[in-house]
Parts: sequence; structure tokens; C-alpha cells
Amino acid sequence: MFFLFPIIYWIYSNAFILLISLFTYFVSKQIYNEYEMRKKLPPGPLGLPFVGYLPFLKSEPSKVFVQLAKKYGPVFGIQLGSCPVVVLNDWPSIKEAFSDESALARPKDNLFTALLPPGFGTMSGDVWKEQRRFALHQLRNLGFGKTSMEDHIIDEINHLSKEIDKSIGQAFDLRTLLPISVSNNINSLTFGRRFDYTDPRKQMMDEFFKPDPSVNLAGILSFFPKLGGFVFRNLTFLLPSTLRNVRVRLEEIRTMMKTEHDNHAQTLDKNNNRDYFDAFINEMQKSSNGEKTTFNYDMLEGNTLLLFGAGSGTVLTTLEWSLVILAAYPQIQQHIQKEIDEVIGKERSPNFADRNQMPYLQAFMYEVWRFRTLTPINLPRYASKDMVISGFKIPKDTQIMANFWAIDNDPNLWENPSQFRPERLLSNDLKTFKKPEHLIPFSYGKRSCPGEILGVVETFLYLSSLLQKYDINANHKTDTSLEYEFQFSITPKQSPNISFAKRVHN
Ligand code: HEM
Repeated sequence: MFFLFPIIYWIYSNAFILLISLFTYFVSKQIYNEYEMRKKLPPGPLGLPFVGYLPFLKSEPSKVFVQLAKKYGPVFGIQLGSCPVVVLNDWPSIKEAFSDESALARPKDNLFTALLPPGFGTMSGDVWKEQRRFALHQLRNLGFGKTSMEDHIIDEINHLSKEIDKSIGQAFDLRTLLPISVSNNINSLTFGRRFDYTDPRKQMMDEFFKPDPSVNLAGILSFFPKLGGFVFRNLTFLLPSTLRNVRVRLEEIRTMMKTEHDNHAQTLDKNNNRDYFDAFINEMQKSSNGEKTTFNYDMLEGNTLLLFGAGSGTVLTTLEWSLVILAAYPQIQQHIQKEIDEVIGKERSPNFADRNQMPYLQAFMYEVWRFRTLTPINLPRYASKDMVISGFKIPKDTQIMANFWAIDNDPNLWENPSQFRPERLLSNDLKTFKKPEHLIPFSYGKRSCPGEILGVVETFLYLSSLLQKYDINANHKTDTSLEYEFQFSITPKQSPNISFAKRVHN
């Protein structure tokens, strides 16, 4: 025993040197690993040890990437946090990558996988395929682009119109009323019915999905998958209160979903699915009969949250931008109204089939999606196998970031891309809407947005119904600002200050 004393004494007196040596060893090992990782990626900028290029992205990563692409080419490698990333900045590389099965996966660890029940939006491989195929199938069966879903949406717009009528000529509370209207469309899809605007269950759900700047922090932490996952799971007290509260609020939503589940299960009809819940519960029952499937209660919760998260904010931001732009460009507004008057008239409600005779409104919608790219760097993908993009070898497990903003603002694809001009999406005689292949608000390939048709139907019906009844005005000249803010999405910087006036039909 006594023979250990000199060793302990030595360790004790040299503890500081030991600590420094250990620290130097780990830092050098990390720098070496990062160097080795960078060597395997296409050329790109060097960053700092541990954090990579993350601190240099500032608030508008897409724009920084475009600058870097000028130096390194449209496909470059970069280290973000502890992740090797390849950034794609032009249409040919994005098209090539997204046509390849190896680029269909999502990164394993992120905020959503750590905090929420599993939904297919964060999954990869066979479970993702099965759940996504099922969702697409159900969305089609439940009336995606068919009349039943359209009826729900028109009904919802009529409820919104009643609120608008109360505020004619005054500032309209867009950031309160529009979100609760739009999210009700997902309620119709998942639960088969809308909720009243004052229903506390609805208010709780809308509160949960409210965009919050702390999502940016969560985004940053997702570039440190191990650390981020550990913090999200075990050190929640270090997170901002909004993220910390997610867990608490999630429990309330879970209670509500359980009640919905039980109500649906009691009134289930095997041969007639009223909504996504019915369809999913029917599948779960097959599995309880011994069939091996991935349909279970956790997955139902996760997918429902996913449909809410992915399907409400996107349409909401589209409509917010549309209204701000319509207020800023009254001539464009009048042009759409003329088209509405000619095709739909003033009596009947619009339907989705009307769009075929309304090229200008369609061009307007897609120009909004181009002009203010909704998902500027898309949702993250990662290479599930070694692959090749634009001649560069991309190793397995590299994150793939597609800079959609770069395509939407590429001067080689669009004349004066910073101008808002729906005509660029019309034929020369202005009679036909033409969407070029590289205009991809819903992404591209097998993992593109499964809610595309619903997103287009909603946007078309809201805009045509509102412009049929109302003129949209900016409350002050300064409220026609098209200034934006990069969060997860590109959103209007200020809450749009607009008012509605009843249209006077001649
Ligand atoms: C204007 C409306 C919308 C836009 C611009 C939009 C855009 C997108 C984009 C860019 C993606 C990422 C695809 C990728 O990884 O490459 C996505 C994914 C997704 N969207 Fe949408 N979306 C919209 C509306 C909707 C709606 C209404 C729903 C719900 C029904 C929905 C559900 C989803 C889901 C579930 C995913 C994940 C798909 C997967 O990982 O397989 N989206 N969306």
C-alpha cells in the first residue's frame, strides 16, 4: 500500500501538467480528426476547431453559402459544428443528389428526435418508406385535391371571413387570426373536424406550434448531434424556457390526442376512414391481430405532430407573404381580382378546378414561393451510402444541405431575381402558367413534400376567396415593407400591418 504514496504524490504535484497534457491530447486528436474528415469532402472553407464554420454563417446562411460558392464552386465541403456537410448551391447538383436513393435519409440526432415522439419526417430507411407511403395514400383517399377536403377548407375560410368582417377598415390582427384558421385545415385532415377559435384545445395546439426564435438555437445544437442530443435529453435546464416548456406542453397535447384516439376507436368503421386517425387506428388493429407492422400509438402521435408542424407554418407563411405583397403591389392585386371576376364571378365559392383557367393567380403563388424561399436551406438530408455529386465523392454520413435560396436567386435562371414579377412564370401571350423544373418550393424527388397538393389547394382557395370579397390595403405607406427575417424559414420581418375593405363590384 505504502509503495503507492510516491505515485499519488507525483500525480498530485503534477496534476496541472497532467491536465494540460490531457487537454492538449484531446484538442490535437479532435483537430486531426476534423482535418481527416475535411480531406474527404469537396474543397471548401476552413473553420475553427470544434465549431467549424458555424460562427461565420451569421443570420443568413444561404447568402454566405452563395458567396462561398463563388470561390469554391457550387458544390463545396464545410464543417458545421462536428458535422461534415456538403452544400449544394445550384440546380444541377441538387437535381442530381435528390434523384439518388443515397440522399433520402435524415440525420439521426436532432431536436425533433430528442424531444418528440417519432414521426416519419425525421426517419430514414424502411420505416420512413412505410409510414410516408401510408400518409400519402391516406391524404389522397381523404380528399387531397378532391372535394371533401376542399369543402373543409372553404368552410374554414368562411369562418375567417366572419372575423375579417368585424375588422373592415381597421388593422387586421393577421398574426393571431390567420394561424388559427390555417391550422384548422390540419385538424380537419387528422381529426376529421375543425375546432372553434375559442376552443382551449385548439389554443393549446396553436401555442405549441407558434414559431419561436429559440428554434434557431435548437438548429445550432443539431450540428453537435451527440452533445445536442445529450443536452436535449438530460440537461434540459440549460435550454431557454421556451424549449424547456416543450416537454410540458407536449404532455397536454398528448392527453388531448389520447381522448381523440379513444373517441375515434369507439366509433371506428373499418370500411370508411373519416380521417387520418381512423386510417391509422385501423392499421394498428391489424398489428394487434399479429401482423408485423410499424403502426403503433407513438407513431400515430409523432406523425400527427409532424403533419401539424410541417403543414401549418408553411401555408401560413405563404399567405402572410402573399397578403403583404398584394398590399405592396395594388396593380397585381387588381390583375388577380379581374381574373377571379371573369372565371369565378362574385356569387359562388372558388374551387380548385378553377385554377386551370387562372394562370395569373397560379403564377403569383409560385412567384411568392420563389421570391421569399420558404425553406432556404431545405430540411437536412444525409448520405446513407458513399455517393457522387457533381463528380465529387461524398462519403457516407455526410450531411447534405441544399441551398434552395441560391436557385431561387440565381441570375442565370431568373432575370432580375430580386424583383417580384409573376409574369416571368407565364407564356409570352400571358395565357398559360409555366413552372420551370428548377422552381422547387416543395423540394424534389422521392423525399419531396408529401403535402404539396394540400399546400397548393389551401393557398389557391384562401387567396381566391379573400380577393373575391376584399381589397387588401397597407395601413401606412411604410407597411408595404418586404423586409424579411431568416429563421428556420424566411418570414416577414414585422407583423404585416394590413386591413381589409369590402370590394365594391360594379
Ligand atoms: C406552402 C406549403 C408547403 C411548402 C412550401 C412545403 C415544403 C416542404 C419542403 C421543402 C420539405 C422538405 C423536403 C425534403 O426533405 O427535401 C417538406 C417536407 C414535408 N412536408 Fe411540406 N410544405 C408545405 C406544406 C405542407 C403541408 C400542407 C403538409 C401536410 C399535409 C406538409 C407535410 C410535410 C411533411 C410530412 C414533410 C416531411 C416529408 C418526409 O420527410 O418524408 N407540407 N415540405
